[in-house]
Amino acid sequence: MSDNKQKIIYTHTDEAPLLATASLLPIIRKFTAAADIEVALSDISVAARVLAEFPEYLSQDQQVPDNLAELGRLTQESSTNIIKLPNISASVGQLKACIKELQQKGFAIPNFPDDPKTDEEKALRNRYGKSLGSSVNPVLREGNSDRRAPNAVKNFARKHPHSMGEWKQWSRTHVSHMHKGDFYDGEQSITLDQARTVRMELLGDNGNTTVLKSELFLQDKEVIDLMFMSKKALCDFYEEEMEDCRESGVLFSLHVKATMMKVSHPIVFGHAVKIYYKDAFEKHGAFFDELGINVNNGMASLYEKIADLPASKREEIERDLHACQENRPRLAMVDSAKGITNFHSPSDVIVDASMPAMIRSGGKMWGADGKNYDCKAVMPESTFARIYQEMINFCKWHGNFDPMTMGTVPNVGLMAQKAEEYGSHDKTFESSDAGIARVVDVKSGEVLLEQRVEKGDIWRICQTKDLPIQDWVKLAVNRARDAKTPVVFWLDPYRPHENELIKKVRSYLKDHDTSGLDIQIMSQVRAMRYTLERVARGLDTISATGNILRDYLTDLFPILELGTSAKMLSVVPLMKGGGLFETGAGGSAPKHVQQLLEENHLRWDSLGEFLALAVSIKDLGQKHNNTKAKILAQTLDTATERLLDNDKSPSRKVGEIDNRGSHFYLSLFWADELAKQVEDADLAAHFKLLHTQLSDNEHIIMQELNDVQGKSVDVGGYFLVDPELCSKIMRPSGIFNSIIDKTS
Ligand SMILES: NC(=O)C1=CN([C@@H]2O[C@H](COP(=O)(O)OP(=O)(O)OC[C@H]3O[C@@H](n4cnc5c(N)ncnc54)[C@H](OP(=O)(O)O)[C@@H]3O)[C@@H](O)[C@H]2O)C=CC1
Ligand SMILES: O=C(O)CCC(=O)C(=O)O
Ligand SMILES: [Mg+2]
Repeated sequence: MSDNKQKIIYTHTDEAPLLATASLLPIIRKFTAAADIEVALSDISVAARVLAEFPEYLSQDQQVPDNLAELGRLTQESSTNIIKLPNISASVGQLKACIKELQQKGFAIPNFPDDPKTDEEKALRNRYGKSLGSSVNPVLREGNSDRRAPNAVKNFARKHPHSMGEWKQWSRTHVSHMHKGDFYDGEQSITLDQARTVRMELLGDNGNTTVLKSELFLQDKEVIDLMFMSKKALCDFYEEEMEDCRESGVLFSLHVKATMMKVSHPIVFGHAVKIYYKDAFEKHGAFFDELGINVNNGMASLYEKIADLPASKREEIERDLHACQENRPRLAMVDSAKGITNFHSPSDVIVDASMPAMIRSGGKMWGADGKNYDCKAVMPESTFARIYQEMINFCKWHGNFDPMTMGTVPNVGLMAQKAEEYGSHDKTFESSDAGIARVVDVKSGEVLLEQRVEKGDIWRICQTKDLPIQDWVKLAVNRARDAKTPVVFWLDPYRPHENELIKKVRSYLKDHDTSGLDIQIMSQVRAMRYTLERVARGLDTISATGNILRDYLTDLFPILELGTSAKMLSVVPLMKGGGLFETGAGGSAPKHVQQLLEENHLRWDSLGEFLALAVSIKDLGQKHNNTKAKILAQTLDTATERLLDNDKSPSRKVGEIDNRGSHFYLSLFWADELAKQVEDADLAAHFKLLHTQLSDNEHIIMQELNDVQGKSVDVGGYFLVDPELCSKIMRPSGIFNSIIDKTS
């Protein structure tokens, strides 16, 4: 932002957070206007991103700007202040559903090419690829991550503990991962001695050299890793684990992160499906190829493609698929009532949230009969899977954690500038031939890294730039001092990449005053054990981790401690001085949308938005020395605490307070706190009036908000909602609206 206006950019995203925004944003604007802060809305929903990609297919009035690119640019400016709500990281199925909805609404965008063959189709597939998977967060995350449960939230959870399942010592639930042939097994890592331009190529055994990336610019002191996953080892692993699972009778469940690992994990997922239904794929594989079926997108896409076949052919295929199930283990279900299994879609079971949910419930997942069973949690890649087994071991021995007494585990995560695996998808390839995969210096021809791969193996390079590592170490030291809490860097010296990081962490720690601080480096399994021993004794420990463990741990501990990661404070201090304030650490809760549409009750808790808003306003207050903003931020935090103490968070049940009611109480308490403060008399007078109006009408407003519940509603779309309909549904109290919308 070149002008000096005090501005917050609030993101318009998808699903439940989008619905909540329709109710919350007018309230936020009412309050921030009093401190001369403008709150601009930036639409980065999956629908808006798709439309921004295809202007030439749209009429002028249908075209939309590329807001994500603009926000990405703004992350480089020190005055930037963005509140980022969770957004859909779309699977192929979700993207196709979004395209279909937009086409039905008169946007003449092209169909998604399932099986691109011509150059034109491939170019189209690449353009749509930009909206696939996790494509928003990596653009905005130009800083490292600081996620924690604020004291008020932690105290609330201690007073009002959520339910926890019971862990039995004889539980048969366990984690299975590969022991050889996975990314961990053969990883190589180096720190660059100078800036270099490299290419990635495959030297085929057949004599052909395929250049897969002709120019990749690497910085001095950057860490790069080369690793591969053997298709054969993966398929053998699945075969063994499925057989073990069938014999032992526990549920088979696969936990991947196909959204963020958007190239490798759909392939890893697809192999599991093909091994499970091996006989059917042997018999019908060629026909499936003809139909353009790609089970990397889940069984949902297979069923969709065979739906139009003549009944006899379709039934034959269905019979063959069912016959496979007879000889395979029972699958964990996503929705047992609708018969949706773990193999339905690769983005239905997302490891960061799915493993904690399973551990919270005592190691159980749903079977097809709607009952809970022990399970085999399959996470093929061993690198990080072992932390979950360590936690399971702990729970089996000690029982599940007690939210009333357990300590907290905040995280400082290395994620800036697409660090590590989560930034690797444009450098990940499924090998077309056997040969040598290598990274070569373009200028000198020097081979920096090389690995032998076979056809079908997945190979990739990951990058971690040096400045983000320095910033991460600084953030960890600052957090240790501010929170007076020990920090553990979860780094494994036996893993080449992490060994490079250990050298840097040791060196950069010397740049800071660490006197009196407890900072240790431990391998992941030891770090988990150490942290859990402390958690169980009510002690807090900051985890400083790489990007994947950041993702895993910031769902794992919050889900156990608070019941959901939506209640986390999630700050990304941007390296160029701006602030990105994420709301919570969780997703966009599609099930909540379903409940709203069926019952007009939105159980989405905007606590993450409240917490992010307070730090965002505080940041503006400090940067612009805006006293009113500082008061707004302080009072918002107190109002949020009151909201928790007075039990005004959304209930899950129709007819009770929902998201909209909790927004009313936030404004009531916030106005009250502003009216009561004595630092700024103008603000106090202004908000005294608002508070009186709100409190005088509390009963009738809550009545109006609750009366609309219980009936189905329509917001005019899923990916592209009708803003007027949405606003009407999310702001159903005429009196509340007139108080909020009054300009004064
Ligand atoms: N930062 C981001 O942008 C992120 C985006 N995602 C995206 O979100 C989508 C869904 O992700 P998934 O991991 O399946 O599920 P979610 O994290 O959206 O939700 C899992 C469950 O957590 C509970 N929950 C989450 N947020 C809230 C909240 N604010 N208030 C109350 N309860 C909450 C809900 O439980 P219950 O249903 O029992 O109420 C929900 O069903 C995907 O498209 C995914 O890619 C995921 C993670 C982060
Ligand atoms: O970007 C995404 O798809 C998910 C992000 C996420 O899960 C996280 O940052 O915790
Ligand atoms: Mg996550």
